[in-house]
Parts: sequence; C-alpha cells; structure tokens
Amino acid sequence: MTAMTKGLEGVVATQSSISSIIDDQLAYAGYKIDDLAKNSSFEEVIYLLWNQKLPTKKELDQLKNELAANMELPEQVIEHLRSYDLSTVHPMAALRTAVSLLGLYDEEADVMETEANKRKAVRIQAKISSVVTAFARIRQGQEVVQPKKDLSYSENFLYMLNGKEPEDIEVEAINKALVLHADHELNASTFTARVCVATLSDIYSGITAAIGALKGPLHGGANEQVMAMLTEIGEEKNAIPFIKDKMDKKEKIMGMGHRVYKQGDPRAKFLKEMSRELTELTGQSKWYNMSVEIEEYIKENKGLPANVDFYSASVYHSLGIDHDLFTPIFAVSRTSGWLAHILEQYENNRLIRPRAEYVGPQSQQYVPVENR
Ligand SMILES: CC(=O)SCCNC(=O)CCNC(=O)[C@H](O)C(C)(C)COP(=O)(O)OP(=O)(O)OC[C@H]1O[C@@H](n2cnc3c(N)ncnc32)[C@H](O)[C@@H]1OP(=O)(O)O
Ligand SMILES: O=C([O-])CC(=O)C(=O)O
Repeated sequence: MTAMTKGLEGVVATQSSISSIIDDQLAYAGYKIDDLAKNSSFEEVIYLLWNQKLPTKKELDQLKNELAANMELPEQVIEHLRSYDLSTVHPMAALRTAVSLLGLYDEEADVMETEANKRKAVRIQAKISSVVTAFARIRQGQEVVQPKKDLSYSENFLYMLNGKEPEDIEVEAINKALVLHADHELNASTFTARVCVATLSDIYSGITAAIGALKGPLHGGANEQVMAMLTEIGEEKNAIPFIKDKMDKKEKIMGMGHRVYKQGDPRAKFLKEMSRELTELTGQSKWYNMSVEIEEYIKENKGLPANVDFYSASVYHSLGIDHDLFTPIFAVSRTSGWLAHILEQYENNRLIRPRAEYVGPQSQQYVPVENR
C-alpha cells in the first residue's frame, strides 16, 4: 500500500479530458478559461465539456433548443417542493432531494446505455435551474414561472427566478458566472459524482451525491458564508478588525485559500471585476471595497489568495439574489461538469475503492455484554 495522504492532497486519482489545471491555469478541454469567460455562452461550454470540442452553429442551436424544451418540471416535483417546511429548508437540501425525485419521473433513469445517459444529461441540466427557481418562488408565495423556449439558459434562469425578462447586464453576469463555475477537474463534488457512478449506479444518484458534497462550506457552500461574513462586518471600517479577530481565533475566512491554487484562482479576477461594476451600479460599492480589503489583508498576512467563491458573493448579492441561493447557482453551473465527468466515468469505468490505513486498536479480546 502507498503512504496515506491526508485529504488525498496531490493524489492523481483518474485521467480525464474534460478540464485541466496546469501552472495555475484552468482550461476546459484545452480552451483557456479567460477566452471562454470573455466569449462563450454557458450552452457552448456545456457542449464543450460533454464533447470536448466547440460546437458548430447547428450543434449549438440544437443543444440550446433541447435544453429550453426540457426545462419544465413534472407537476409532482413542483407539488413536492410546495410540501416542504419552507421556513427552514435550505435550497441546497431542497435541490438535493428534488434531483433524486426527478429520477423517479424519468423512465430512462436506470437505462445504462450511452445514448440514454446523454439524453438524461440534457434533461437534468435543463431541469436543475427550474428546480432552483421554482423553489425560490414557492417559498416567497409566488407562482412558478414556466421557461420560455426562445430564451437562452441564463435568460431563462433569471426569468424563472424573477418573473420578468432580465436586463442585459444581469444576463451577462449570470452567463459569465455559469461559465466560470462549470468544471474544475477533480474537485470534491466531482470526485463524489465519479465515485458514486463508478459502482455503475445511475446518473441521478451521481448528481444527487455531488450536490450533497457541494453544499458544504469548505466547497460550494463558501459563497453563502462569504456574504454572511460581509453582512456581519457591515461597514468598511470594521473589515480588518473583524478579520484580525477571526484569525486570532484561528477561524477560517470563507472564500480564501484553495487546495490547488496557491498563487491565485484564475476565475476570481472575472468575478472581482463584475463585483466592482455591479456594486457600483447598485450604489453598494462597500461590499466590493470591503472584499478587496479582506483579500489584500489575507494575502499579505497568510499568503492565501481569494477563490472563486469570494467575489461571486457580492456579484449575486448585487443582482438581488437571496444569499442561500448562491450555492444552488453554483450547482446549476457545476451540473454541466458533473455530467461530463459521469459520462466519462461510464465510458472507461473501474470501481473507485482506495484503502485506509488502520490506526485503531488491534487484537482486542471480546467481552460479553454482561461482563463489561
Ligand atoms: C469552489 C471551492 O470549493 S473553492 C474553496 C471554497 N472554500 C472556502 O472558501 C473555505 C475556506 N477555505 C478553506 O477552508 C481551505 O482553504 C480549503 C478547504 C479551500 C483548502 O484547504 P486545504 O488545502 O485542505 O488547506 P488546509 O485547510 O489544510 O489549510 C492549510 C493552512 O492554511 C490555513 N487556511 C486555509 N484556508 C484558510 C482560510 N480560508 N482562512 C484562514 N486560514 C486558512 C489553515 O488554517 C492551515 O493553516 P495552518 O497550516 O497554520 O494550520
Ligand atoms: O477544485 C476545488 O477543490 C474547488 C474549486 O475551486 C471548484 O470546485 O471549483
């Protein structure tokens, strides 16, 4: 057996052609994230991740149409969302449950053939944003908004969330955020998805498991925590004393640090710029200013860079999105990467089953319960 590495740091656990992090640069199927963030639609990125090539116009149009055509949720799923205790259920828990439930209404859920899995990938990607937006509206006591077939994925997301067609700047921000969060090599939730389906379990189980992993605050859940921290800080003048105090108590600063990037997360600069623009536009620059102060302080004193979750918080806040929907938006985007990895895993599968180094007591003598 090889030596144990805590948290599997640095362990190469699979081969993949979907995304790469080389010299702190992220690329999807060889295309730099900088180029994709500037030029791509989310639908184009979905196609790229699933096929490892950019689509032709015809292929892109076909995927866009298929996604728009599959966004509507089964009525039973909407009814189920209505049945939750809406005052306490976290949207990530609702999403995790609803995706599992969607599998019950997909006749092909357990058909393990490649083409059926690709069809399910389209259906899951299409419906995931409808689940998030339906839940968000139901808990506000609002009607569920049905998607429009002529809108893009990002437009439909905002339309279904807010019940009105979005402004260009909102669409641009959401599209960029979806592109930037879509895939990230073997992060914890993607690894979870691959472990799950490597048992030859179904695609809905893989996505449900991945949502559970993304929910945690050390992973996707950090973006909500960043906004909670900024809200608690309240004013720019409080930022550094607050952070100093947290560091003295050895508490982690959410949105800072990364397992792989030690110099900087290449996605963060795009979110930082969006945060600057959007907070200025909404007259709420304090969120951006505070974030910059925290980023600089942590970099200087702890050598840690901001990760993708840090500035996404003030971006989504500026778009008027509820804070507990930040991680579900991450999930909507990352579903495209999870699905790509699940399809790749099925194509070249082997059970994922590492070993544990046993450190507990050995050679214990069994004592009957009445003598203990
Ligand atoms: C999309 C994403 O998932 S991006 C990550 C989102 N998560 C967060 O933002 C949560 C905050 N960040 C963290 O908890 C970590 O940086 C992680 C989980 C992202 C990476 O963790 P790891 O690679 O396991 O690093 P680990 O937690 O072992 O930290 C190493 C050292 O840096 C410190 N450190 C790491 N992150 C932070 C942080 N955010 N704030 C303060 N200190 C930190 C640790 O306390 C530790 O210090 P020590 O050696 O003095 O004990
Ligand atoms: O790769 C990671 O460990 C976390 C991350 O940044 C992501 O999933 O986008």
